[in-house]
Amino acid sequence: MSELVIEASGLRKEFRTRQGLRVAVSDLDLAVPAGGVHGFLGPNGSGKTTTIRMLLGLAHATAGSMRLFGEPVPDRLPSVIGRVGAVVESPKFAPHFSGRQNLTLLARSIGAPSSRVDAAVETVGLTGRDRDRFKTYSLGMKQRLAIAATLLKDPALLILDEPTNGLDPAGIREIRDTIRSLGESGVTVLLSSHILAEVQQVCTSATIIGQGRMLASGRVDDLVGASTSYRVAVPDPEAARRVLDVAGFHLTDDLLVETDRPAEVTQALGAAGIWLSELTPVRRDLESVFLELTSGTEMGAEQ
Ligand SMILES: Nc1ncnc2c1ncn2[C@@H]1O[C@H](COP(=O)(O)OP(=O)(O)OP(=O)(O)O)[C@@H](O)[C@H]1O
Repeated sequence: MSELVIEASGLRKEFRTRQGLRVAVSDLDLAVPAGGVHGFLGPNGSGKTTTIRMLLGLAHATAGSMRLFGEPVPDRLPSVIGRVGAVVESPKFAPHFSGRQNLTLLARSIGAPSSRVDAAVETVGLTGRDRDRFKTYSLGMKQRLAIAATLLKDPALLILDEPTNGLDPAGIREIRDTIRSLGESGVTVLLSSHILAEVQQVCTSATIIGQGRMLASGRVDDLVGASTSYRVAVPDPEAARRVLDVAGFHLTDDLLVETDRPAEVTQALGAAGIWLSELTPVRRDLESVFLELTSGTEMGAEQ
């Protein structure tokens, strides 16, 4: 089993509101292995930001335990926070300074060598635009500069909370490419998002939460699962349905058969003189897994 960079167990966060007690995170377990991009996926209000804030010592957990790099947090947070970069809210940059000037100032303030500025600019793909004023940047470029700022201290763990919020498709792609290359460079990235495509395209593993609870976790390939559905194209679906029923299969109204024995579907239909024009495996995507798991979990639970 690989080393875990983030661990949380039985994590809980309650907020007292005028409406009563709001449970934002409830008995949440989280295990993020070292290396690669781990998706932290959940509908709006499911507790992602609250969890991240607790991990970073920005919010106090009501119950549960957390570890970063094996160290208990918040108690030992000071010993590991230097290895963690996070973009949780939009950081403030000086609008009249260039991206590079902003990064240089930041590097000085945290005692990072100026060579890190070049490396960070290159990693996030801002080379060529780094000497332009911040205020002329697109939202995607601003977000990439925010990621570059966190890279100045050469973090081993990068936590990004909804980094593509408010971006257009081109901006989303820019950030996605940046995150992918960071994951490939050996940094562990925790990417919180409610955008399925984002997670499916860049993440190796993911945790899905709903109403503050962990619903599923593992490698994206395992979460999606092997294809067990086949779309059947036949001239007479009703006749095919009857034949398949007798053979112990079920043909849905969408002409799908759920099975791991597609050859037997072909055989049963062929034996009855029904010739398939198509038998297509239908791969479940993360979206369908997500929707199945999180249906009806949009809101934080009021208790
Ligand atoms: N300071 C607070 N006081 C009261 N309730 C809060 C507070 N912060 C968060 N919540 C509630 O906790 C729940 C979880 O919120 P959180 O922001 O963690 O969700 P999220 O998954 O990050 O959502 P989003 O995708 O919309 O950012 C929500 O119901 C939210 O309204």
